[in-house]
Amino acid sequence: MRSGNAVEARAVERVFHSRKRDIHALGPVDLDVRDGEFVCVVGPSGCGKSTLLRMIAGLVTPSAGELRVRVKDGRPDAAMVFQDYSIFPWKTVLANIRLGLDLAKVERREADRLARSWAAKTGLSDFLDAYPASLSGGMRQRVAIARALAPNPQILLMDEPFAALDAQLRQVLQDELLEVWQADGRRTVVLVTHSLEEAALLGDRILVMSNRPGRLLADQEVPFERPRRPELRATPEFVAFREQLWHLLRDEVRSA
Ligand SMILES: Nc1ncnc2c1ncn2[C@@H]1O[C@H](COP(=O)(O)OP(=O)(O)OP(=O)(O)O)[C@@H](O)[C@H]1O
Repeated sequence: MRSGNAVEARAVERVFHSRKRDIHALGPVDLDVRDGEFVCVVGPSGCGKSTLLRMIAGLVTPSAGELRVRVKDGRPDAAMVFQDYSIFPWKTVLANIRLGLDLAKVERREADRLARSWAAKTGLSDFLDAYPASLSGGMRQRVAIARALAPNPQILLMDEPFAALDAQLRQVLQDELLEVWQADGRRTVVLVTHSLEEAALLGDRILVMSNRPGRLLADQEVPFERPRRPELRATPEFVAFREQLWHLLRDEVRSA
């Protein structure tokens, strides 16, 4: 893998085989994600965005092509945040955040310290002993994000992390992620979203995918300086950029 890259894909494809038919879900895709880069992936429903993310996480293997991902201890050095929280209902907030550290056999006191520190950064300090059932959707997703980040993965993979939240809460969590990520020393992130606004606020680069089988239609640098503030959303430059993205995507979505 070229130095400075966290992910490299060369002619990567994925076909799913079922008894009735084969589904060519993705590719061929060529892609470099650089260390510390925040990349957003947008595209029509079913174009293979989740498949791409799951391949980077090592959960799905490519059918063709070559995919290289930064590894630690023989596994992709990546953690995933899903849309549906995927936290354990029988564990407290603290125990959920500590989970990856426990699995990595981090010593208990250090694991507690790290989990509490990530709870503080994600606004969960007052809820350490609560169980997920007593939390709002936004709080649960904060737990999922803290849990993913606590073991300090080089790459954070997010699959429509805010899609289940209402519009206002979604905006709040986007703002929080922007702040946490910018304060965190620029971890590599690949985020799949249907929201062009989310992609334009958070991303350094936006990959626009075609209808299935998903290929890269455009690879768009985001022209806004860092650190960014949530107020960026209201500027004419931001609105114009979002519109430009929509033009890239519109025909694909229409014909999907
Ligand atoms: N395990 C699987 N077995 C069979 N088909 C699958 C499997 N996973 C995904 N697919 C199919 O591959 C295609 C791409 O799916 P994927 O979930 O990657 O798309 P997506 O772009 O993330 O969709 P959405 O935006 O709706 O979440 C879809 O047609 C889907 O039905």
